[in-house]
Amino acid sequence: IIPEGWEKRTSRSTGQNYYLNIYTKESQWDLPTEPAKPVTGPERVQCSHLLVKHSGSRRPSSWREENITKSKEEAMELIEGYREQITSGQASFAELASKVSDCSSAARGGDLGLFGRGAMQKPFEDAAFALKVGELSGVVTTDSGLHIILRTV
Ligand SMILES: N=C(N)NCCC[C@H](NC(=O)[C@@H]1CCC/C1=C\[C@H](COP(=O)(O)O)NC(=O)[C@@H](N)Cc1ccccc1)C(N)=O
Repeated sequence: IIPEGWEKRTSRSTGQNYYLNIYTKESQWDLPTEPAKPVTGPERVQCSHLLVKHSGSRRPSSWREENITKSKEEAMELIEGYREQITSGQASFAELASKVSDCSSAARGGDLGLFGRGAMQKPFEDAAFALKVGELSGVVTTDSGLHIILRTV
């Protein structure tokens, strides 16, 4: 029998059976001998973020722009371009966030400091706590606008 917390899968390429840890998503060929434990993830994380607000943001104003009128679609185009600049190495996260982020944390390169669950809006929290240290999120939507999140600690 398969211990608790593991699922039997079949490899698409080889047709061989393997076992998936439903908590860590790690997989292994051999039948597991121990049950898999639910992982709760880190208590607190430290992240930097780059926020692009739009006309539908809960507060369409920032240090950069008194009255933000761009559409959500335009904001999406912009933030995808910023993410590309970072992943291609053209700009550093902190440098770009300090220039273009619509959050007051821009003054600190986007750094939000350490936070636990319950501090940030849920979509932001879920994305942040799913990141590994050093990992950059995709575009995350909250009532504030569109974010890309870098987990630093
Ligand atoms: N460290 C905390 N606990 N500070 C309170 C966070 C409140 C939280 N904020 C959010 O979830 C989003 C994601 C990150 C930033 C943010 C929103 C806004 C910008 O959006 P807007 O509110 O105009 O819609 N920036 C902030 O809040 C800033 N004080 C974040 C910050 C800035 C400098 C230093 C530390 C933290 C919420 N529950 O609304």
